[in-house]
Amino acid sequence: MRTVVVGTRRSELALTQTQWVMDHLQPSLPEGWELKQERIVTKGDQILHVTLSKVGGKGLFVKEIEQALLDKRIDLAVHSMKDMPGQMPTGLTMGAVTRREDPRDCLLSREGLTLDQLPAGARVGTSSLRRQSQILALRPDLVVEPVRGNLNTRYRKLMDGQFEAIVLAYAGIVRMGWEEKVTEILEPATMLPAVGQGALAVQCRSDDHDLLEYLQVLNDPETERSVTAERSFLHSFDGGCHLPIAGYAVNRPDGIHLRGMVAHPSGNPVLSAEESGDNSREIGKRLARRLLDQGAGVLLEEIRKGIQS
Ligand SMILES: NCc1[nH]cc(CCC(=O)O)c1CC(=O)O
Repeated sequence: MRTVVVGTRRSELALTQTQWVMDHLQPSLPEGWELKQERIVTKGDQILHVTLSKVGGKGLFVKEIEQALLDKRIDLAVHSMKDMPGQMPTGLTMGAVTRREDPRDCLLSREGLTLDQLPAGARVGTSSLRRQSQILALRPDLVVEPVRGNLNTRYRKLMDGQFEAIVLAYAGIVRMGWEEKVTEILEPATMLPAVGQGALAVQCRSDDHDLLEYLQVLNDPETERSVTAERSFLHSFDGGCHLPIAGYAVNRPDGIHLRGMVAHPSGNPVLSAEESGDNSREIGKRLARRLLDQGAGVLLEEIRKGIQS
């Protein structure tokens, strides 16, 4: 007999993701085990008036949930992979990486326009330097403005007229059932996705062997290989998560193919390269080295100074 407490943030997206994991785990749990949901309000959910990168970045959402796991207030947590910091605290582990949902980004425009069709000067809401740099590389005449808050809040701000368009992860849209709100799906060739985008990380304590065994049903080895390559690439640069860095890997019969990008927030320059092979971690590191050879290190140093000031 055991009650497994599943911690989740209370945003609609977080609740949907957590419910998906619970629904897929339930049938393979042994007799007498049950899952119980516990909602947690993180600091990142409360502080909405400042730029996220100034208060500790996306890691903020994850940290408090991790503390709850370490304190045994919860036993299991579900995170968007792209919000996961490179290092996990001692005592915690990623028990499963779920099969990746559509990794692409998409555009939601109030007037139903595509990125090409937006008029000069149109305001596009995104707080992601990765999205900003790629939008401006294509359309330097657009105005990118920050937008915070969960998906519902961002969509309301678009409809209120604060922006002509916003860019979101299509995976989140699918999980919310919002497909009909999307004006354009952006292909990786024009908008390379964030590292881990579309996958979920299922986290628990490293010594919870019984639970770890049952979590295996959720693990998708192909997604795990891709995401491992992408994360190895990202974490080869320090403080990667708030920087304009993108990475996207696909599994092909001849191995893993990883494409990476490092850009200036202005959209110029945009550096990109590809690597392929069989060892996810090695591919990630090789790709980072390639981009450093193209000048990514100097570019990122300039950007870090800009963020701090
Ligand atoms: N940065 C917030 C965030 N973290 C995960 C998703 C949803 C998509 C995913 O699982 O990658 C989103 C929203 C977005 O970027 O539009």
